[in-house]
Amino acid sequence: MTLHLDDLRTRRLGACRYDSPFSEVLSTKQTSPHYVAEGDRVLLEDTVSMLAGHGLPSGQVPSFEAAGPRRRIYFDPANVTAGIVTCGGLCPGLNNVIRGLVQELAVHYKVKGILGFRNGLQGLTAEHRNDTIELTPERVRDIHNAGGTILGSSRGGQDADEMVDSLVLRGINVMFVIGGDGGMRAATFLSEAIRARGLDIAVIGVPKTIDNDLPFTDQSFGFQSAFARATDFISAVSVEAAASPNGVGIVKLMGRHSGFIAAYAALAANSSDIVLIPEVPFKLGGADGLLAHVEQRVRAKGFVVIVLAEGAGQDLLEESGLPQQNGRGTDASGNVKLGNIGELLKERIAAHLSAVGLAPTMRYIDPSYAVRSIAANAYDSVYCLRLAHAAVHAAMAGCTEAAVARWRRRFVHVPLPLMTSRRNQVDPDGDLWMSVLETTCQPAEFGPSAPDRVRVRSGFC
Ligand SMILES: Nc1ncnc2c1ncn2[C@@H]1O[C@H](COP(=O)(O)OP(=O)(O)OP(=O)(O)O)[C@@H](O)[C@H]1O
Ligand SMILES: O=P(O)(O)OC[C@H]1O[C@](O)(CO)[C@@H](O)[C@@H]1O
Ligand SMILES: [Mg+2]
Repeated sequence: MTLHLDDLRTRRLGACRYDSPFSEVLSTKQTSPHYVAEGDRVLLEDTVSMLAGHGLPSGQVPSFEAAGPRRRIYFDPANVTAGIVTCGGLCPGLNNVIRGLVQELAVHYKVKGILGFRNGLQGLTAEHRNDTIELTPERVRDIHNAGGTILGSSRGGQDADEMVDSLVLRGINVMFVIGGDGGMRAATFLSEAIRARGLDIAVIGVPKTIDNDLPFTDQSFGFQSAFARATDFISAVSVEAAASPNGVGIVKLMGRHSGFIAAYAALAANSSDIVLIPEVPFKLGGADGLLAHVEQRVRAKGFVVIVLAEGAGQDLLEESGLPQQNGRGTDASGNVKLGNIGELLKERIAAHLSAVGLAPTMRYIDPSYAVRSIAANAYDSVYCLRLAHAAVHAAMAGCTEAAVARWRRRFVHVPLPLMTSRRNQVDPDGDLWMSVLETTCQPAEFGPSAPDRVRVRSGFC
């Protein structure tokens, strides 16, 4: 998908008629390596060849609007009531974003009314629209020290017009939606319903997902905290496997369609022999299949450590026809329910090693929720706070139908529809996966190459 400059422009509710509380401090700021001045933009692409590929003058190449405070704003803060909602799966840092939004709104913009809607977007339905939490700096003072979200979250579909009715009835004119691809999709539909009714309500998305499966952001918040915690479990299972005869350590991590947590955690722990992710199919049998490689590692070093994303190998479950392990249907939001590839691998590896006289000691950990429910680490705490500041500045300036994100280290506004235009996944031909292959010494492919792929020499070791 080739993006043009106009594809990256965000909508404005109208002219900015009010001085912002930052107008004086901003009056002398210029763009620098560490600041983007108002009116300047952030390039979408960051290599000379990719920029040249557009064949356009520099002012016409695709670029994002920079996030940050504006000298003049659209809303009179005295007339603003803000709403906040968190939706989808938990992720470290949700409370940090809520806290940052409330602080920035109340302390700097002097916004008096901030409502937290409960348990995801169902909190905006007629049944729950009055069950809100009054959010103040005092109420959110320490929430960043806990995982999860004080507002609660949920899955499931809600009617956009019913949700807009709730915003109107509660007097909300600035709405922050903290969510993943589903939440961003919902924010897009909410914005479209608001626009269709000609309402003066700004909707700003704060992209969230432990899977890091959202595009147009360097990494989603909470991802670093999550893979750091996942590393602990890889280390634990490595200790267990190394201390056992023919030890087989398997850690299954979250990652429905994107294997970033598995890839980064494996690189961080640097003790894995095999990483399996949804983006790279693998075969179990055959001379160059996974089972043969597991056997080779156990024979070579006495144990093997495998890091597995939950969405890997789903095709094998179908092939195996194991009904008890095949995913069935979808969750309340329409996300596919995964089959348990971890259980299949455990069974097949144990059977294979036993059959070749290497009676295995199996050590299997699935720490998914123990990882997702933690508080944000220091890195993500800062990231969440800065995303929240950017979200408030955007909304108060009348920006709407946009998400705030960090792109190439700069905070930017991304048109909401782009946030769900594609899924961010590990590129099997990219540098991240190359690092994984270099670290694990696993072959680039397990089993016969897919017909559309050129077979590369097996691994880097
Ligand atoms: N296709 C859709 N159209 C409109 N709204 C949607 C859609 N999909 C999801 N939503 C809304 O977004 C909410 C969250 O979606 P979902 O449960 O898929 O989690 P998510 O936001 O993708 O987060 P995560 O991926 O981190 O779990 C849902 O409860 C629903 O209100
Ligand atoms: O929260 P639930 O319904 O258990 O869904 C778990 C899924 O949510 C995520 O945490 C985020 O999408 C996925 O990694 C995981 O597969
Ligand atoms: Mg999602």
